[in-house]
Amino acid sequence: MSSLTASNAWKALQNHYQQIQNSSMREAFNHDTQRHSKYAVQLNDILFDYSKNRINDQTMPLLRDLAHYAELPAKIEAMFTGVAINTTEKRAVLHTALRNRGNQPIYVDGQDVMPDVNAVLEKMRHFCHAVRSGEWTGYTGKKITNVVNIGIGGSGLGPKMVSMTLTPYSSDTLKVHYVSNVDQTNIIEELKGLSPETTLFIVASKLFSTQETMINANSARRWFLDSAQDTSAIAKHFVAISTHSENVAKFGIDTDNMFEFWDWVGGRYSLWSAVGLSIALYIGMDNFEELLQGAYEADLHFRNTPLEKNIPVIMGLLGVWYNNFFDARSYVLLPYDQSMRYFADYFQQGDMESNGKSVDLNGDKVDYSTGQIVWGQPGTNGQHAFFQLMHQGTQLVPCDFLAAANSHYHLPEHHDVLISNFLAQPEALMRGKTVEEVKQSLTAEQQHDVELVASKVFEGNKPSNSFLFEKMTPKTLGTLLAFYEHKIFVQGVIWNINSFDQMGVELGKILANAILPELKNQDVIQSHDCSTNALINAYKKLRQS
Ligand SMILES: O=P(O)(O)OC[C@H]1O[C@H](O)[C@H](O)[C@@H](O)[C@@H]1O
Repeated sequence: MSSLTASNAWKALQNHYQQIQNSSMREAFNHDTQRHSKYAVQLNDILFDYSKNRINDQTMPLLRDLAHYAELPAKIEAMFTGVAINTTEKRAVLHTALRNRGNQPIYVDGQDVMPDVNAVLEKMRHFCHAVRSGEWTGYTGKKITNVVNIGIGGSGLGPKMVSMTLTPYSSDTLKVHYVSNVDQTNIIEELKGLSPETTLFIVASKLFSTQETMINANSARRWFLDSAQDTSAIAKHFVAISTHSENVAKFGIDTDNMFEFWDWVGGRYSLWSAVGLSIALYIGMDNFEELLQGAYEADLHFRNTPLEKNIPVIMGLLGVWYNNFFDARSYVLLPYDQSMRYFADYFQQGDMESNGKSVDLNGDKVDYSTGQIVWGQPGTNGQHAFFQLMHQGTQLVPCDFLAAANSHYHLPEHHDVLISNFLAQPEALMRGKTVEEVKQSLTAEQQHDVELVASKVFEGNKPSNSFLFEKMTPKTLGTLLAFYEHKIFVQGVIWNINSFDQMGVELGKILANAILPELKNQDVIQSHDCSTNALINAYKKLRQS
């Protein structure tokens, strides 16, 4: 038994779970009209309401005991101060330094990282100004009109999600495109209609060796040179974002056109670094810095607020509560905002790559469940797709609802309807609908149809958090993203795992590299298990060239 599950704090939560597992949130709300104010926290314009959770007055203190058992406050401090908490890779974890708008020194190996952080921000500012103003031109003297970010995982998902969310802040004359998949469909479709004369490629890769990114970057270069016919023109159309200048030079991008970041920035936490260049080009550097400011304010909140009012801590502890005591295996992110359509995709990497681990910091196999499965899509679309399971299925799926009180656009009717749904769904999930309530809405004959009545009952008691904010601004987005990042960290600390490596992505890559040469010839392959052999041989038969 691990020391976590043997701890008094864990056992106290198990006992508490036994006591309250069947208690009803609907009744709790009926008895306590102060429940919302008891379980809500506000930061700036963001209201976080966690009152629709399966908790009572004892739950959060018991969860906080667990946080103290795991030494959460000290671990938060260790992260912010540059301790090498990525223990397998022996690295600091300092995405917070990238948005340290207070500019206090932060030391890694005795050296303050802030001058380098600020220098790259300055370089980004100059570059964005040059490109957006038209000062920076393509090889035929034309202004850049399209930016194509080539990068995968942390070097693609974050910039894409943020850019799409903040489209209302974008320039009318500069479009951004994202290419990540090695499936050629991605790059071919994104390049359709673009002109090499006015297209700028950003090749973003922490190590600049990721297979998908390098293949896409090579195809982009060929597409460009087919028109430009002159390798000296590459300098005006290709920039690199990386920690690895040697690999950038090897690829053929002038390191003057390289924006640097550092190994203490995890890929999935890198949108705040130069990896955010496509965002800054799209929405302007001032708005990019507003995004950083929002995250900085969340960082200050996370670092300095007592656990009981600390939004990411509460989010993380509730996640542990459902994952480890209610056996909830997933949670769903439901932004009622079409612009946030990649939010769940982004945190799939953020959460599942961080906390999908089964050994603890001592190298021992854990005897409790860790990373949760994250999924979701914007409301109201999800309501007409998967909400059925959330309301009446057998799985408990905790939900996060997010919405802005104001849209950037002004069509009549839409926004109140959107928000009425954002408000109604958590209410329905919490309240449910009893047999008596069902019968009231049926005819006398229908009331005797046992199956019909049963099918219309909603058990309710389904937990959710709600975030309501004034408007989706760069700053608000920055704050929300940092909340979720820190939530992931909190859970990793409780589970005693390293949230900052990702060894699990390696094996498949190695095996793919072994298979690739086997696809290059006509030989019948027999070197794998019979299933893999058969699939390889079937592919070789089916492919047309
Ligand atoms: O930025 P890169 O070095 O190209 O890495 C891109 C991505 O690939 C890896 O396989 C990791 O799973 C991700 O964490 C990373 O974000």
